[in-house]
Amino acid sequence: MSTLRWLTAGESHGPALTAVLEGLPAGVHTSTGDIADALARRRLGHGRGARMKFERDEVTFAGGVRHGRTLGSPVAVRIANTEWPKWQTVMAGDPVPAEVLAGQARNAPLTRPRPGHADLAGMQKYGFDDARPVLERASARETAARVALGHLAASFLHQAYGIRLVSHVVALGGQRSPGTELPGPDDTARLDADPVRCFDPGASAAMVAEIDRAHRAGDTLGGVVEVLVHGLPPGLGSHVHWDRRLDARLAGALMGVQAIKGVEFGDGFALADVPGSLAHDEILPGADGLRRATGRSGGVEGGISTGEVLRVRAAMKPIATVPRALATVDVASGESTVAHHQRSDVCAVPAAAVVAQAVTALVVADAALEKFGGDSVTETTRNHRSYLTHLAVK
Ligand SMILES: Cc1cc2nc3c(=O)[nH]c(=O)nc-3n(C[C@H](O)[C@H](O)[C@H](O)COP(=O)(O)O)c2cc1C
Ligand SMILES: C=C(O[C@@H]1CC(C(=O)O)=C[C@@H](OP(=O)(O)O)[C@H]1O)C(=O)O
Repeated sequence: MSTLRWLTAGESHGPALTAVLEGLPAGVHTSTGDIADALARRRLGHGRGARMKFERDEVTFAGGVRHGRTLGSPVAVRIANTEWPKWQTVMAGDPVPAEVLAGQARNAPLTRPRPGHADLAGMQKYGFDDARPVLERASARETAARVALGHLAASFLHQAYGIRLVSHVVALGGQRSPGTELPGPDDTARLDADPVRCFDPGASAAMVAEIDRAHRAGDTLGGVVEVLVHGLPPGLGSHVHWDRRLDARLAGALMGVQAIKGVEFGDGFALADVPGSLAHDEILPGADGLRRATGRSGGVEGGISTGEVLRVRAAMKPIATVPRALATVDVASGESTVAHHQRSDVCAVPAAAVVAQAVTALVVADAALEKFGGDSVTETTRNHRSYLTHLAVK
C-alpha cells in the first residue's frame, strides 16, 4: 500500500549501514553534506557514550541521485562505520581463514544477556549461544540509516509542500519541560545548541543535572520526545481502514525505534481523565479556512490530518546497559550472575528526538505522496496546490 518504502541493513560494528528509499519523486535537492549534517544532530546530546565522540558517519550515495537531485529511482545511502578496521576480524562477512585469525584477539561469546536489551530474546529466537549477533543489529546504530532517509523525506516535504518538522525533549529522567511554549521549525538551531534538545532553559539545566547524577550513580535514564509537523494540509491518511490511519502509521513507525515504549497524539493519555467538553478542538471560522480553537487532538481526527500542527510524543525507556549491572543468568553455565557491560550511553533521549523526527518525516512523506501523487516535485506540488484551491470546506 505504501507509496514510499524504506529499508535499512547493517550491523553496529560492520563495515557500513545501507539505507534505501524507494518512491521518492524526481527533483528533490539533496547532498551528502546535508545528510551528514542531519546525522551530526543525532550524535549530539548530553549523556551519550564514547562512540559518539569519534563516530564520523561518512555518507555516500550509491544510487538515485545525480548532480544534487533525486532521479525518481531508489535512493541508496551508505554510511561507513568508523570502527570497522578494529572489528574486521570479529564482524567479517566471509569466514576468517585460520592463518588470519591466529594471534588476533577474538571476542569471547557474550553469554550474560542484559535485561531490557534484545540479547536473550534474540538468542532464544535465532538459536545463538552468543549475544553478539543479536546486539549488533538491535543496536540503535541502525537509527543513523533512518535519520539519513528521514532527512531525504523532510527535504522532499519542504520543497514540494512547504511542510516542516521540529522535535524536542519534553521530559528526561523525571524532569519535565513546562510545555507552555512550543518550538517552531525556525527554533531548530537553538534546539541543536541545547545539551538535551529541550526548549525550556530551566528544564534543560535540570535534565543535564539528572543525567550527571545518573552517570555518577552507575545508572541510566529515559524520557519523552515530541515531534511537531507544521504546514500539513488536511486530508493525509484515512478513516476508511485501520492501516490507512495516519496516527496508526506514525505510532507504528515511532514504536519501531529502539527503546520507544509509548506513543501519544496531542494530549494523548491525559484526555482519558477529562470530560468530552474539555477534550476536543472546537471548530471556528477563519479568514483562511476553518480553524481549531485548541490542539488537543494533535492534528489528527479519524486517522486524517486536520490541517492543524501535528503533535506526537514518544516515551523512551532508560538505556538497558546499566553500569550497575542487573541480575541475569549466564546461559553457558546456567548460573546466576550480572549482565555483561560494554561501552554505552547513559541517556540517548536527545538523539531519540532526532530519530523520531526522521521516522515521522518518512510516514508523512508517504501519506502526502499517496494523497497527491506525482513523479516529480513539480508535479506533486501542482497537485497539492490544486487540492488546496478546491478544498470543499474552507
Ligand atoms: C539513539 C539511541 C541510542 C541508544 N543507545 C543505547 C546504548 O548505548 N546502550 C543500550 O543498552 N541501549 C541503547 N539504546 C536502546 C537499545 O538499542 C534498545 O533498548 C534495544 O535495541 C532493545 O530494544 P527495545 O528497547 O525496543 O526492546 C539506544 C536507543 C536509541 C534510540
Ligand atoms: C553506535 C550508536 O549507538 C549505540 C547504540 C547502542 C545500543 O545498544 O543501542 C550501544 C552503543 O554501541 P557501542 O557499544 O558501539 O558504543 C551505542 O554507541 C549510534 O547511535 O550510532
